[in-house]
Amino acid sequence: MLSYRIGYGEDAHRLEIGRPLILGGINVPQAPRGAAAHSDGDALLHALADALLSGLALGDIGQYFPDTDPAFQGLDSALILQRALELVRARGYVPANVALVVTLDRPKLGELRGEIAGNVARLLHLAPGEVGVSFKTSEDLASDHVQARVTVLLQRL
Ligand SMILES: Nc1ccn([C@@H]2O[C@H](COP(=O)(O)O)[C@@H](O)[C@H]2O)c(=O)n1
Ligand SMILES: C[C@@]1(CO)OP(=O)(O)OP(=O)(O)OC[C@H]1O
Repeated sequence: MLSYRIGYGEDAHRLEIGRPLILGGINVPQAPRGAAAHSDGDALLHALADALLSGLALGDIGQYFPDTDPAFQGLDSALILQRALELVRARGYVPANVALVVTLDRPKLGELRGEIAGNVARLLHLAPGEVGVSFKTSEDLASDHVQARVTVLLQRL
């Protein structure tokens, strides 16, 4: 019998001059500010990892990667995602499709849509058509941080 679970995750990071802006594992060129964070600050991969975990009630990434642990300073968020995916797979589930939303006023991200979707698909072992990527501005209501929201459908193997 087919069995499905829905997961949802979100994340936000303050934007600071002198930090890189990384979204979905892709470095955003010409970003005037990047994410202040303990790790590499990839809000999109953090929201995605939390979405995977939430679908099976496995907690959130802060439990597995506490921001008080110096070992995780500058951590590549792809490793966080990989760990979340392993936990999901260990329970017999895989992602079927994901929907990703990034809210950021500047810079425009449209030209990076394919690259971000392709990298997320690669990290999740999904076909590119299973990864939807949307960008939104906050209409200048929240210009000092980057936000990400993700839903995922998990399918039992
Ligand atoms: N950082 C961003 C934010 C938005 N876009 C694209 O702009 C269009 C309008 O966005 P609104 O939030 O004003 O509705 C939409 O097509 C977004 O994809 C972007 O490229 N980069
Ligand atoms: C990833 C971790 C750990 O390095 O830190 P941050 O990069 O600050 O990210 P956040 O999304 O605030 O929380 C998860 C943390 O535990």
